[in-house]
Amino acid sequence: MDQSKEQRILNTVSYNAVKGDPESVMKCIDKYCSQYEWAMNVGDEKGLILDKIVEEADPSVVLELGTYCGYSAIRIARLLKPKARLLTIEFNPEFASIAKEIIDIAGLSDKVTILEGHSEDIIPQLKKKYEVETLDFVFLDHWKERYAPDTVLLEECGLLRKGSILLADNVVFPGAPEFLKYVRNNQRFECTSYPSHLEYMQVEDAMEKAVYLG
Ligand SMILES: O=c1[nH]cnc2c(O)cc(-c3ccc(F)cc3)cc12
Ligand SMILES: [Mg+2]
Repeated sequence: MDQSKEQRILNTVSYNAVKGDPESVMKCIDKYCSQYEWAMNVGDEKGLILDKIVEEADPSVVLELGTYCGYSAIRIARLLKPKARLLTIEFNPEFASIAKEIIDIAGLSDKVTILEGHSEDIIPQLKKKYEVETLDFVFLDHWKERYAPDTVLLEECGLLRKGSILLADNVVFPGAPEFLKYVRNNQRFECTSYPSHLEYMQVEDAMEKAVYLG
């Protein structure tokens, strides 16, 4: 059985990246996915916007929805202070196992926990099972149809506090219109749009930041 694209991404990281060096893992994935096979990593253009927002927030507890190969988990975790941690939810078992290996190569396994399953099933478990009080930062990068319902679920589960930051990828392409409508018309959120481009392409995309006002 021939390998999957995600397995080929792991191969190139494992062969070319410097072990324990997150930046070299990111560069390796971006190089491979821009030159050989497109893949849905947040990429280096939107990644720079993500970096700035994470650095400004300096979060202690981060939730990511949609791990894929672990690129954005590495991008975020490399910026976190020593005790801070990132929980990332992935429903595809193959992606979860590949991400685990790539995050390990980056040397960030002690900061990142991959939770395998559907976001709607895991979010209600975060407080009791994963000892989360509230979330400082949430990166939404999973299935666009789940952005809005998962945002409602996070609030219902008491996981958002005054100042919690939601950052959503792909709000222009493939698009998350219901999510934009929900947060932009909701007084409990302060929204900012960050225009950019689809990873490795010249297609317009954007990220949306929604700060929870409590
Ligand atoms: O499904 C996605 N999850 C998370 N991020 C994505 C992402 O950044 C891009 C895309 C995507 C982009 C172009 C296309 F033609 C088809 C799919 C999907 C996801
Ligand atoms: Mg994305």
